[in-house]
Amino acid sequence: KSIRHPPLPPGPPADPIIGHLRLIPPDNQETLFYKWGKIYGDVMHLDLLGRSVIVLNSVKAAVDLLDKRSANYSDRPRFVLFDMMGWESGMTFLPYGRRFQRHRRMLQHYLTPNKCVGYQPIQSREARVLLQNLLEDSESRDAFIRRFSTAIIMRLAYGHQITSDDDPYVKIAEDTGYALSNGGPPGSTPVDFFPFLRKFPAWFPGAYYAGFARNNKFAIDRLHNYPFEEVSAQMVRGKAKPSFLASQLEARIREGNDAQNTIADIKGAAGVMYCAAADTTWSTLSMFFLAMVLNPEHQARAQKEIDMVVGSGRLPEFEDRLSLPYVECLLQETLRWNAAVPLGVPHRSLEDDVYEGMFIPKGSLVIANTRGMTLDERVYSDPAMFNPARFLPKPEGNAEPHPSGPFGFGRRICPGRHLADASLWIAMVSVLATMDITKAVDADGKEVTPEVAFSSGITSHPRPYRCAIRPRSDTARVLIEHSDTSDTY
Ligand code: HEM
Repeated sequence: KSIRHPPLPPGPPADPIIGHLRLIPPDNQETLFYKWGKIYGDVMHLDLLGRSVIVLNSVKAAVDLLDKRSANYSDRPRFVLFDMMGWESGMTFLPYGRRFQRHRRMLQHYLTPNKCVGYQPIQSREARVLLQNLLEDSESRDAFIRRFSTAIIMRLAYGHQITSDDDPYVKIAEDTGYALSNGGPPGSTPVDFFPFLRKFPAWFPGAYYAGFARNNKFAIDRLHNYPFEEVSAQMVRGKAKPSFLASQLEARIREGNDAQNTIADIKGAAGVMYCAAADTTWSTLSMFFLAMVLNPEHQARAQKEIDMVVGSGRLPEFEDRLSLPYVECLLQETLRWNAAVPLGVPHRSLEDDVYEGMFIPKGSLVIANTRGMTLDERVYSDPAMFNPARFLPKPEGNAEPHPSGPFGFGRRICPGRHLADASLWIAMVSVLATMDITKAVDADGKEVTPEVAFSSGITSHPRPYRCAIRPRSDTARVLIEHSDTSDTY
């Protein structure tokens, strides 16, 4: 007998059979979802070849479903393309279940707020290295912030310290970053809908991404195997530095036959930690520099605050954080202004559900539209504008809430968020304390205003842009040159 369900959430008119497929652009889907959200509401339904996609456009809807009903909304869709690339043991793509919970436990234990305090010396050191690098060659900003983001996680994941630009680990980070950010939106490329396309050559219409996955698999294989072999060899020689990988391999030896995590699990967990951290942190820092070039008044205000609290005789330290409320707002505004992961990572529902009178079928792909949430005019005044003061209490600011979407929701919320937050803070505050970020000047002496445009993929990066970065004073220059970059971790 047929069961009558409440209606599906609203959505745009669909074509027969293929549903909304033709309407969904391959790139920057968040922009379209944001526009549609204004027409169809906070919970939207799309039909992609008979598969239900639910787009959540408000924090409330995301919290109500992904947080409060997390038992039902913590699965992931099948990421055919990412599996093809070799990510099948990566936690981000694991279906909800025992294996996922084991992976989650491994990472969460390593990344608790308390443990992250212990990692601060690594972050402070890397921030100083970043300043020295920027002082030497500010044109290579992009490479240096990538190196900052990569160095921290590499140290934690594998105990490896980057010493040169042709370090094989740096190459691995670049190659996997490329594969992740150019592989199209997660779970929604043609291969994800038509798994048979993976067998076709790349020139076959719709099979482009399958070819891309095949061509980039080497990078993910290397990510999993190279550090594992290095760290295993160091362990044999008794020379392994403390790291996530070493601690998991030691636990496996200790647990002997009772060990639950396989080598593939451990390689996958370390690999995903590395990639999820490096690319997102880098992208957010790139947003920060972009925001600073375009908003000199906010830069100046943060610098003034730092000068008052820290002075010019030393670099900022984590202990200063609570005394720097405007820098805090600036960090939050960077996360909000253009979230680095604009559509999060899709969740999937396990059972039929009803929300506010709307039917959400079992197996729906559920997308938290972070971009839509951070640009929500009901929550944020003039949302496209970069304005850190919006978070300050009234009357100074507008008492608007910190963004809650950029790290995702529910049982899938980013396990690296405490680490990321500290990395971003120390990098931003160190740069603001000592450097001025301004528009670059072209060959004709004209200022170049960078375009606010982004790449499309799980993480969205600002398109390459130039800016000028100079020490704020001779004192700042000397401070940077003489800062201690010895390894104290
Ligand atoms: C600014 C930096 C970062 C941003 C914006 C970010 C954002 C996100 C988002 C949006 C998700 C998806 C959450 C969901 O499905 O609801 C996620 C998942 C994840 N993140 Fe992060 N992240 C950042 C840094 C990090 C770092 C530093 C690590 C590791 C040390 C990390 C590890 C992970 C992992 C393993 C997942 C998958 C979780 C799962 O599937 O259960 N991330 N992150």
